[in-house]
Amino acid sequence: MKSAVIVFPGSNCDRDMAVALEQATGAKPHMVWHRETELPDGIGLIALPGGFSYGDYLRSGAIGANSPIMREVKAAADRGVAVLGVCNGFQLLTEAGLLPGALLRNAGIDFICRDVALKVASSQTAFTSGYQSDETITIPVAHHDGNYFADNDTLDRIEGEGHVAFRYDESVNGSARNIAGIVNAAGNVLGMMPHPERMIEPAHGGSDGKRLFDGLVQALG
Ligand SMILES: NC(=O)CC[C@H](N)C(=O)O
Repeated sequence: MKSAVIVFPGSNCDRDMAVALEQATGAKPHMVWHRETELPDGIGLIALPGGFSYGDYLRSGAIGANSPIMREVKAAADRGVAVLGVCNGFQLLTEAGLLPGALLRNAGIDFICRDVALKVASSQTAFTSGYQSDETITIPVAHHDGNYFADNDTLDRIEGEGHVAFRYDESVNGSARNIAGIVNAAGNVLGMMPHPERMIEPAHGGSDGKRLFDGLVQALG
């Protein structure tokens, strides 16, 4: 499968994401600079990587969400192409309106960088098909703006419709209902603050992240 990683000024997880995608898909992803106005033909999976696009100025992801390539990312998402946003990628997706809610400053203000235990809230998405529902997995986080916020009606809706993909096992950053990752209504866009691409080989301390990429590629066929 052909995949693409969108690279913004300040992305710093783009190469890790590329390694994870190459392992899972068997082909190097296309690295697409954010100022491009077209995606390569036939892309089946788009990744928005972690980092500090535009130095997190204004709000994390707010400026990058208006980069030219994001028009194409939105159009691709509307056509059903899978879009995976990790950390700053999740922030970009909420700022771009592809996912509901917002990522606020962590409740404790500090930057948090450590492994966290996550509950797989639903294995009924392409992104979580490599897991069992309610399974606990370990994936690292590294962020200062990971505190997921949405109004109560939105939270009730995304929970009720099974769009919460991952929850923190304990309060990590103040996120509403411990939400760590969500999918859109169509199920083809996932945003998550933890970094699966940082848990794909024994040297990382585990492979729970690899299971996301392998499950996703299998589900997409
Ligand atoms: N690792 C990351 O993607 C960092 C995300 C973001 N800029 C934050 O610190 O909240």
